[in-house]
Amino acid sequence: MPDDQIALRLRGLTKRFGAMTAVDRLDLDVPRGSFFGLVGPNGAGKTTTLSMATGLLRPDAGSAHVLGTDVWADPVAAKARIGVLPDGLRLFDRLTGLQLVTYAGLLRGMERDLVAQRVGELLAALGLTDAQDKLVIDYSAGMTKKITLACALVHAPRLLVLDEPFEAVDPVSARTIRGILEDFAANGGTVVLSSHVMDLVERICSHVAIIAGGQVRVVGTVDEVRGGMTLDDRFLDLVGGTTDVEGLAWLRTSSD
Ligand SMILES: Nc1ncnc2c1ncn2[C@@H]1O[C@H](COP(=O)(O)OP(=O)(O)OP(=O)(O)O)[C@@H](O)[C@H]1O
Repeated sequence: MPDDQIALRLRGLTKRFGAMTAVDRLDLDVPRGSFFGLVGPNGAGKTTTLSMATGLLRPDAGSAHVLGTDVWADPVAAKARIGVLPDGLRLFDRLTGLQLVTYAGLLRGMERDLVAQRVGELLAALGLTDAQDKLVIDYSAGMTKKITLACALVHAPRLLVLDEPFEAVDPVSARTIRGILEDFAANGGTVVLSSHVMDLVERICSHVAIIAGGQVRVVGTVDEVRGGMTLDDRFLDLVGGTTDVEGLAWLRTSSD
């Protein structure tokens, strides 16, 4: 695929933690305008990959390019184009929701008036206007997810990287978030998200990569990867479901 069609290009990305290789020479091309799902078992290396791709964790080897800009050689230019919803990153949660998103916009060098306008619109779109003066530390998990998403969107990035964006989010808010993301992708933005929920990925993503053992095992459009099966079956087929419930006989109520 030509370079100008690629929103995120990862080449030979590698990260070791001690003796353990979490991400192992991983290659991935995310086409522009795609809604790209990253799935994989626990510990597969998804979060580590996304952290390296977005300038949050320095790779031991390999490269990440966002719309042609090298994330690690030119982080300021690359990060201006990326919005990130990290998993479990500490927030400045002693700020109110309004203050937190405003701060995110000002940090990006935006004009105060523009920030105020966009923050108002984002909070309204995400149903957070009533909670805007509450401290983020007092938000529920789903509200926290939504306010973090607002922080990721405020500077109008071209690439959105979202770690588990629908986790802890209620169905109404999930639909709102999905609408915002679909609109974003339909207008030339690119969304990369990680999720464990296969039918969600199957429904909303155009492309998917299955990651296991720190490498991409299969990648393509959702239909290509599914190959006539459900994504869930394809995933289990590829990654292997090794559940040994036999060993848990003591959990069976019948053994009373
Ligand atoms: N800071 C760290 N120090 C040591 N090991 C780490 C660190 N971060 C991740 N790992 C290890 O790297 C591997 C990949 O972790 P990662 O969080 O990238 O997986 P994941 O695919 O996002 O998993 P999950 O689906 O459970 O969120 C795991 O074995 C994990 O224990």
